[in-house]
Amino acid sequence: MSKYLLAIDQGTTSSRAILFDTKGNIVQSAQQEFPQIYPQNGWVEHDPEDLWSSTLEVCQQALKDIDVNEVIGLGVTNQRETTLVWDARTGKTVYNAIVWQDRRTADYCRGLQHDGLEAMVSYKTGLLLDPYFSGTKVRWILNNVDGAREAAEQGHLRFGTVDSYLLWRLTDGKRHATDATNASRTLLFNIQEQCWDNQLLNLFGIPESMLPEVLNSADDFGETAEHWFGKSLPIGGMAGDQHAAMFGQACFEPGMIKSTYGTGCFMMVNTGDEQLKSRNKLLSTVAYRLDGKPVFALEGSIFMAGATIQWLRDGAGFIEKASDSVALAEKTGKDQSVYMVPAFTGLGAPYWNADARGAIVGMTRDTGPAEIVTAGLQAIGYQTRDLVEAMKRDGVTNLKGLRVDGGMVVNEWAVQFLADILQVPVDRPMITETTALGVAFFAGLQLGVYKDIDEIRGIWTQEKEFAPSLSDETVERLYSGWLKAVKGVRTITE
Ligand SMILES: Nc1ncnc2c1ncn2[C@@H]1O[C@H](COP(=O)(O)OP(=O)(O)O)[C@@H](O)[C@H]1O
Ligand SMILES: O=P(O)(O)OC[C@H](O)CO
Repeated sequence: MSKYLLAIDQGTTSSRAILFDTKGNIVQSAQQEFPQIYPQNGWVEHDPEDLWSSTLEVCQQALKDIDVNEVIGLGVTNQRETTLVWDARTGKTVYNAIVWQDRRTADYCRGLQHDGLEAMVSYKTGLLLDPYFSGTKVRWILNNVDGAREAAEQGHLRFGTVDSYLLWRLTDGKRHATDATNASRTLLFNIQEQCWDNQLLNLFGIPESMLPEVLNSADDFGETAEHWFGKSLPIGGMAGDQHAAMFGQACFEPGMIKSTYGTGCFMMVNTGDEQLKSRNKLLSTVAYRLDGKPVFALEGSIFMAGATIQWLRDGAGFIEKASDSVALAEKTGKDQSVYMVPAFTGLGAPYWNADARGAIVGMTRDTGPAEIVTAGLQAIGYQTRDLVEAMKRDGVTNLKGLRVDGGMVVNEWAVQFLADILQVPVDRPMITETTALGVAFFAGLQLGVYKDIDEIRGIWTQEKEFAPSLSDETVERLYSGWLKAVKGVRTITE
């Protein structure tokens, strides 16, 4: 009897494959890093062959000791927005993958903002006019790669985010498709109408023939070619990584929030069938789409979460390993007056200030590494509170706790501070690989393993709840100190 679901998680720095049993337990996993390419200041690329070969190898490793007949099927989740263009005649990409972090189209985006187009683009897509998203990256490739525009206009080129590209490779060029969550990050997809938008395609000069078919997150994405894994496997799920994490955290009710703490932090709140329009620079996005029905979310991202701890370790040299931060924070205590604003690469949501830079404020003669490391951990809680406050201002009034995941949530001091500063319980699940788990759930729904999302809700298991423990007065005093520190940073750079 078939027992396993394979999840591919193609991320920014590594590719992973995780084999789950149908109860959501991890049976096998494999991971491989690949090189980052920085051709110029602000540019970030990946070699498409690295994305493909690392993905294929981790899948083969995860399946090594398994009878492939026991694998029910697979799902693909991915770093979002990263843009690839390839020639359908040869299957060859015409340029490297342009990564979501790449800023090369910043001037073009500023020009469009200057022309007053942001309101129209935001209204249709839920996004901001920012180089982060795929649309302006596709345009850059068509305008800068010799012969690309002509080939595109003759109908030979295909565009895809990483999910589409991997699907194309896995199916030997038989399928060119994406799911609604990935489409919702391109700046080309009208999230209200759930279709590619002609006005946006004309604005960016992108021929419609380049675009993938948009399917549900659980859908029939075709089958892998037989030669990759010794047998064709059905592909039943696809979703952007943060969306898959939300599904893996079983955040199915409006008001439920998931927050993933890795290098940065991505937070999403389920807003149900209502697509809220943010007035606070949060993104409005498709959380997931099942049977043609989109569920929406508001999203906020913080650039430096675990990366702050990396800086405290590698940049400042205050700690030898990330886990040393806990002993220092315990020594310092939560009620302290040193604040660190980790705007090393600007400030993300809800500020979106690219020019802001980091600061440590509130130091006294007895301040030392312990207080600064503590401030670094606390900054993650304060920034999360900024996002929650923005969500509330945007009309999300039914917030129901917070489910956390990502590599940083092993740090119990930081997670407890999160519960304290948000004044809501924070839940850590048994399986913190929620991104991969989420896409395994999508595949399982499509392939008949799970009847419906109620069955999946029953699989999600809490490992630990962190309850708020500080008084209202202390929380408000600490948080108002943070707001002053951020204001100072913004005043210097604005
Ligand atoms: N004990 C810890 N305390 C604080 N941060 C930690 C701890 N362990 C790992 N981290 C942070 O978690 C991050 C890695 O998480 P991960 O989810 O693997 O990130 P990503 O997927 O973005 O590469 C690193 O930035 C690291 O600094
Ligand atoms: O690959 P990750 O985990 O850094 O996630 C990248 C995000 O999807 C970018 O939007």
